[in-house]
Amino acid sequence: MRMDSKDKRQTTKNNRLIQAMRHASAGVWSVLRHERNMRIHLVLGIIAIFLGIWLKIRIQEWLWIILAIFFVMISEFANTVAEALTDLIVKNNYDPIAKRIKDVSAGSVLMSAIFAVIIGALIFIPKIF
Ligand SMILES: Nc1ncnc2c1ncn2[C@@H]1O[C@H](COP(=O)(O)OP(=O)(O)OP(=O)(O)O)[C@@H](O)[C@H]1O
Repeated sequence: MRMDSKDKRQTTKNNRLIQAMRHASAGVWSVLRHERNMRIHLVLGIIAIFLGIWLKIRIQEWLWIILAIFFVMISEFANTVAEALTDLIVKNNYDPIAKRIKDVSAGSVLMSAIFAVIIGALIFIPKIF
């Protein structure tokens, strides 16, 4: 069944690229609005960009910083998906598998944040001191 792009209860494929982009942007906005950790990652990412501009880092260094910023954010998106799917399945019931899914997913965000801290330290610390 075809649905109008303005239909809020659409469950069919996006017919046009602009429609797909609109839904994807709504997804990004929803994570930014509802996930406190994502806002923290965003603020830290913006600080890293300002530091990079201030310390005049080289293009190779920018590539690592940008990779680290996107890596952390994409991990947070994946974590949000895992949490939402888990909640959709188990609702509010305690389930040891749900716990494992959420803990492992949060662990992937932690690993990506550690990666970002290492990259930031390797690039910024020698330039600051
Ligand atoms: N349905 C459940 N069954 C068992 N354990 C759960 C369940 N829901 C959450 N938990 C446990 O509670 C912890 C916190 O759950 P929550 O859904 O708030 O994740 P969070 O990582 O704190 O979320 P956010 O990323 O939004 O801060 C999970 O890491 C998990 O250990």
